Amino acid sequence: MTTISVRAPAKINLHLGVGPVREDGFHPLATVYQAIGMYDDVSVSEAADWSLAVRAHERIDVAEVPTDASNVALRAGRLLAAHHDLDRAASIVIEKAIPVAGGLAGGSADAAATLLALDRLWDLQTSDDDLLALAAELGSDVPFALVGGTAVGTGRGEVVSRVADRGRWWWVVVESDIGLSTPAVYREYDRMAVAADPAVPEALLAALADGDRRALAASVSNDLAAPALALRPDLAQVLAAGAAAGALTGLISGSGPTCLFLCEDQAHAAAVRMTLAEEHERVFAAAAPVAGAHVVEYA
Ligand SMILES: C[C@@](CO)(OP(=O)(O)O)[C@H](O)COP(=O)(O)OP(=O)(O)OC[C@H]1O[C@@H](n2ccc(N)nc2=O)[C@H](O)[C@@H]1O
Ligand SMILES: Nc1ncnc2c1ncn2[C@@H]1O[C@H](COP(=O)(O)OP(=O)(O)O)[C@@H](O)[C@H]1O
Repeated sequence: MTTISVRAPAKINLHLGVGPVREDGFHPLATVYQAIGMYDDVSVSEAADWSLAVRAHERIDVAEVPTDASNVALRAGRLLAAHHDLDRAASIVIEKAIPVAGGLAGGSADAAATLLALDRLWDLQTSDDDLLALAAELGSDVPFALVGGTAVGTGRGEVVSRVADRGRWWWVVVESDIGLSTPAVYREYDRMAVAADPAVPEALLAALADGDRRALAASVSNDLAAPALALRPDLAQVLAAGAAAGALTGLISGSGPTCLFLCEDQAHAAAVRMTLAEEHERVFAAAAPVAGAHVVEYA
């Protein structure tokens, strides 16, 4: 029996500009995604019926991940089969290291990984355009998980185009014990903010193209930070601790609650991580940008 394993990365938003809510309930975005070195692995193999198992890293509560038809990896598998008019099923195993409801798009990573893994398992040769369109049906962040690297996202976040990024960035990632619901954060944003048309700042794109850490630190921003902080005031202390530990800047990841700290280099990230680990349990250093979903094993 053939098993194919695909690895897909977590994402962060270096800029997250959010416009006024659309009629379909989604918000127009101008965002800059970056894929960071934290991954879920998805393995698929032939089976008569669909099945899903989740194995999680010890710091992740497996019970938070649905294993019924609502799991976005299963939705991805069924969508790909339907797209090709196939009456086929597969067994899917997710090895989770990306925290659940962390603002790091772990579910989207699983969906992207499943699309790619099943495309290879079934030798479907789905075009890139079709894979991206299927990914967009599954969730706004899923196309980026296929593309990886650093990219601008527009529309509701599903329209992605790569941008020049000459940096080797190091982030310290502080996870939270409890997740935050993305729709709840968007609702709080609607309540709090008078949104304008979002745009990606030129200064941020220039900082990425130049690989300039100080310039990047000065140009990151997140419109969902205020609503995330309103729902989780404790995150202000995490951001303050990162600043005190000497990070170049601190940022909430997407809709939160994960906090991110930009560092000078790997050694600086290790030092900032050590300091933050004195007070916080789940602190990691991650390099960026990294590749989108990619095959790691045929067995
Ligand atoms: C906020 C962001 C920033 O990248 O990521 P996370 O922090 O959740 O990882 C994304 O916009 C999350 O994208 P994703 O988690 O794929 O969202 P979807 O499944 O498409 O939508 C879930 C819900 O989020 C809200 N939503 C999502 C995207 C968008 N542009 N506007 C929205 O209002 C809607 O309430 C929607 O029903
Ligand atoms: N494969 C999956 N992994 C994680 N969560 C999933 C998955 N499939 C569905 N979900 C649901 O999606 C919600 C948000 O998932 P996740 O992608 O981890 O967070 P975020 O949107 O904050 O980046 C979870 O709380 C869970 O209920």
